[in-house]
Amino acid sequence: MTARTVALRDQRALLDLLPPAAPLAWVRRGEGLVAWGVAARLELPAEPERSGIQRFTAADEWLESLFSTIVVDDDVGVPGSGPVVFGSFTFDGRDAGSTLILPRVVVGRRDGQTWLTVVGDEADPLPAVPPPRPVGALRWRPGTLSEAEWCAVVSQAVDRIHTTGLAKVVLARDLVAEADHPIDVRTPLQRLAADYPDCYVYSVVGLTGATPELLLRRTGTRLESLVLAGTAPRGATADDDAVLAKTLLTSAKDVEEHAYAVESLRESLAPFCTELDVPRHPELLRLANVQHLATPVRAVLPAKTATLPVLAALHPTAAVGGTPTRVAMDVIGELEGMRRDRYAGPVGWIDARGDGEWGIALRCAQITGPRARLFAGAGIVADSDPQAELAETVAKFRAVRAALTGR
Ligand SMILES: C=C(O[C@@H]1C=C(C(=O)O)C=C[C@H]1O)C(=O)O
Repeated sequence: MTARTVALRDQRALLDLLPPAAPLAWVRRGEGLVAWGVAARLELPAEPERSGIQRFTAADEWLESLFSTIVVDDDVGVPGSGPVVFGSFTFDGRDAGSTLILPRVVVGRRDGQTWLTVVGDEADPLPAVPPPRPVGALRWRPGTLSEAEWCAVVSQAVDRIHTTGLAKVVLARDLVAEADHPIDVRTPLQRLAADYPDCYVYSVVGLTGATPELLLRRTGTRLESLVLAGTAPRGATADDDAVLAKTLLTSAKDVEEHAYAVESLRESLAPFCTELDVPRHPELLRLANVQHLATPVRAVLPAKTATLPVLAALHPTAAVGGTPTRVAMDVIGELEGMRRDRYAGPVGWIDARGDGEWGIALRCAQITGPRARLFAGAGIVADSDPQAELAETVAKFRAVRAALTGR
C-alpha cells in the first residue's frame, strides 16, 4: 500500500470538503483533518474487564504493523501528513465497538498550510459534494433513565461517597432523537464548529460532537493535555457571567472535583515522562453553553515511547470516571444502567510518526441512520446536589441538541 501526500492550494473550509457518507473529522478553528473512504479498518471486541486495556494494546499492534507496510511519499512532513488513522475507543472495556480507520483520502490544515493524502489510487480524491442536508423534524425520547430516576441514582452515588472509599464518580445519562430520514452528520458538524470554536469538532463512525477536553496531543516528544472538571452555567449578562465564573473558581466543591481529575492525570502520566508541568491552580474555560475549570498540562516523553500505551494509561481520567478509578468504574457500571459505548472514551487521530491528537468523546451523539443518541455526564462529589447535576447535564446536552435542531 502507498500513501502520497502533496501540498494543496485549496482554501475551502475543511468541513466543506466532506462527502455525506461516513465522514471522519477532527477540526478546531478551521484546522485539523477531514477524511473519507476506508483503506483499512479494525473493530475491537469486548474485553473481560471494565478497566481492561486490551483494546488499546490490540490497536497499538495493529497500527504498528499497518504503518510498517505502507510506502510513504510525503512532501509536507508535519504532524498529520502522511498516512493517518482515526480512532474511537469505548469508555468501558466490556463494550465492543472501539474502531480504527485508515481513510483513503485525508485533507489536513495546520498553521495555514493545507495538504492532501491519498492511500492507494483514487481517480477523483476531491469530488464535488452536495451541501449538508437539514436534519428536519425530530422526535425526542427520554433516555435509559428518566430525569427523576437519574437524580435518584445521583443521590445513591452521594451516599456511597459518604459511606465508602469512593471520592468522586462521574455519572452520565442519554437522550434519543429520531428523524424522518438518515441524519447527514455534516449538518451538526458544521453547526458545532460555528458554535464551539474552542472545541475539537469530531466524527468517527457516527460518534459526532465538539469536545473541549484534550486527553493528549503528541508532537514529537512533547505532550499536552487539558484537564476539565468543575462546571458552571453561562450567565445571561456579563455581570451574571462574571459572578458565576468567580463562584466556580472559588467553589470548594468544584475545586475538589477538579483536583481529582488533575491528580489522576498526573499519576498516570508521570511514569512515562521525563518532565511534567502541572499548574497549581485551574484557569477558566468559557464555552457557549457552560464554563469549566481547566488545567493545561505539559510533559516530555522519551523519544521512542509509543503513543497508544500512554493513551491507555490516561483513560479514564477522573474527569469522566472518578476516584479511585476502579471503584468509580464499578459504581458507574452498577448505577448508570446504560452502556456508554464510545461516549467518554478517547477519540482522535494518530499518524505514522506517533504524533496525534486525542480528545475525550464528550458533548456528542452517536448518529446511526435516522437516530441520534446524545450523552452528557457530571462529576459527583460529597456535596453534590442531584438537581444541580441534572441541570449541568441539560446544559451539556444543549451543544448537540442545538446542532441537530438548528435552534
Ligand atoms: C462528563 C462530561 O464532562 C466532564 C465533566 C465535567 C464536570 O463534571 O464538571 C466537566 C468537563 C468534563 O470533564 C460530559 O460533558 O458529559
